[in-house]
Amino acid sequence: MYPIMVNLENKQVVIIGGGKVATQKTEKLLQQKAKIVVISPEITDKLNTYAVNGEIEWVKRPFKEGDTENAFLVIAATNEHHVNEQVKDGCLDNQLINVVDSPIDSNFFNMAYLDHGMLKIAISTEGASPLLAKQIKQDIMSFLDDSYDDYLLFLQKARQKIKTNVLDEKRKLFLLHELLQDRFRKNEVERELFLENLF
Ligand SMILES: C[C@@]1(CC(=O)O)C2=NC(=C\c3[nH]c(c(CCC(=O)O)c3CC(=O)O)Cc3[nH]c(c(CC(=O)O)c3CCC(=O)O)/C=C3\N/C(=C\2)[C@@H](CCC(=O)O)[C@]3(C)CC(=O)O)/[C@H]1CCC(=O)O
Ligand SMILES: NC(=O)c1ccc[n+]([C@@H]2O[C@H](COP(=O)([O-])OP(=O)(O)OC[C@H]3O[C@@H](n4cnc5c(N)ncnc54)[C@H](O)[C@@H]3O)[C@@H](O)[C@H]2O)c1
Repeated sequence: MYPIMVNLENKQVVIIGGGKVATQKTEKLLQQKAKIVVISPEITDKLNTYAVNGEIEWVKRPFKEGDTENAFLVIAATNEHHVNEQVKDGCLDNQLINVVDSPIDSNFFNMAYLDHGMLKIAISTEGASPLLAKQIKQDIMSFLDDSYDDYLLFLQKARQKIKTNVLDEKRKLFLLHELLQDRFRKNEVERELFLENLF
């Protein structure tokens, strides 16, 4: 399995089923600004609120063939295994499909992840133990703090400046490594001084 970051903004995501798992997946996908369609005869109160607010589209009926035709990404999340299999069988090879009760029928898994501004840390156990993925996420969370958010903005800015202005490759690499010193993460004044004195 090959981990990548996917931009889901305005991409159509079709979720079949509207229970607890569908709700959990929807919450995370909404943060990615995906266009979510939930197809299910019944949905949770939370999903209903999203539908009423126009944040998702709810198609109130059971799954039928052709429902996933225009989807970029599909999640089969009913509590009926045979329905989830039908959903998977209706997908094309080039569609992303996650079957929540059958890893072997999925061509991608969701990962436990931390999101600190531009810093993303994702963990996968390839389905062996979602709980271990969650525990490792919590362990990492305990030593990460908000300082990384501003620090990464600084790193991005400094790196662009160095890339455009420093032609000597050795000096460029030296400066890029310099930026990783902890004092820059912890201290805004150090960051400003570095940028001011760069050229
Ligand atoms: C990332 C996250 C969800 C997300 O955000 O999407 C996620 N599972 C999470 C939590 C979680 N899931 C389950 C429990 C209860 C404890 C337990 O059963 O162990 C808990 C714990 C909890 O909820 O606290 C039950 C469960 N999960 C799957 C099955 C089916 C099966 O194993 O066959 C069953 C059994 C259903 C049953 O038996 O009834 C399958 C998958 N779950 C995955 C992802 C993929 C592999 C991830 C990996 O291994 O790294 C994969 C393969 C497919 C997928 O869903 O993509 C989230 C991470 C935590 C976080 O982020 O905090
Ligand atoms: N992958 C994961 O992270 C994970 C985690 C926990 C559980 N699971 C598994 O996910 C499955 C769903 O669990 P849940 O707790 O959300 O179940 P649930 O009972 O809360 O919800 C099931 C939903 O499916 C809908 N549904 C049933 N038949 C349908 C059909 N023909 N067409 C469309 N929708 C239909 C129901 O209306 C309901 O909204 C279970 O098999 C469970 O074992 C997966």
